[in-house]
Amino acid sequence: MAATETQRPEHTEAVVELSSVRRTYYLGEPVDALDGVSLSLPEGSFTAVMGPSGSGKSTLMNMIGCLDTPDEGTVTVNNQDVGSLSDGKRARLRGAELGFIFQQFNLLPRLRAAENVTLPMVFQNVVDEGRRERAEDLLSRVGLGDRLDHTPPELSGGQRQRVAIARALVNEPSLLLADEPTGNLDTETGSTIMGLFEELNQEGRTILMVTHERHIAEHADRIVHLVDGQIEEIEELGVIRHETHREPAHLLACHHRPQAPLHADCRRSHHRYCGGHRLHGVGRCLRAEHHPGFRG
Ligand SMILES: Nc1ncnc2c1ncn2[C@@H]1O[C@H](COP(=O)(O)OP(=O)(O)OP(=O)(O)O)[C@@H](O)[C@H]1O
Repeated sequence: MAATETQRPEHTEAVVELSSVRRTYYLGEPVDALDGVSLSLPEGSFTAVMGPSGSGKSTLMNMIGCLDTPDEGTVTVNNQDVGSLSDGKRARLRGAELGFIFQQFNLLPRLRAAENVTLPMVFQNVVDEGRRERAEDLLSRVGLGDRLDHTPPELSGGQRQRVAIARALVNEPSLLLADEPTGNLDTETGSTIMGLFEELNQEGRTILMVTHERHIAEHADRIVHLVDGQIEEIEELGVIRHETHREPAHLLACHHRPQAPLHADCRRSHHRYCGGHRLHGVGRCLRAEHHPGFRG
């Protein structure tokens, strides 16, 4: 029996909704790659998907990424029923609302970083004027302001993934879809990239990420565990993020000094960060300097 999703705050808009989605492949014995999956991705959420090989992760990503349609059930992206759209409209929805980040980066090797970033704007027919500035802004945003004219072979793996992230952001998508974004990176570079994902999520961006690595998945708010095409469990990681979860400041005070007033930075930014420093668990701030007098 597939687990149903836990209750989310009512007035959080869902960017994506899957309702009883089934996708069956008929190659020899029929295989239900997705077997009655219902899942909602609320605006501003950061969801990781884990599961053994063959559990349906790629099929789920393809479904949410508007590259495939369900045999049964519905998928809506920004309230548009993906299954009822023509191929052209689906492609336009994909280009406008979704930003993709891949394990292999998928950059064009002969194009400079800035040109790679502007490519989705070209496909969306955005006029030339302002494209370069937008690419420069985004590349600066991901820490590559000094690598605008480098081609992918002239960049490190982590830098290539940053270019890919900038490219994914260029059309201001409603959802970032990342498929094993750290799979080709060493542990340290992978952590840096996850730090960037957290920052983007803190800014309010909705992220869905497939990963095989537990420590990478733990950067999300919750982990969807897929087994045999079904959601076995949705593991909430206890990160407070939505305005709707806002509680009186004293309840969110530093874990180590529950009675202490909260640092001003802890009271904003969806309560997820204490001034740039990530809150651990339910509103725990481990940054001692934000809580004078605290001895850890
Ligand atoms: N195009 C296809 N034709 C036939 N069967 C398919 C097709 N794509 C996927 N499947 C089957 O659907 C099931 C789910 O596959 P999927 O690729 O979604 O799993 P996954 O969790 O992404 O696996 P992995 O971690 O190995 O990439 C598998 O049994 C797979 O063999």
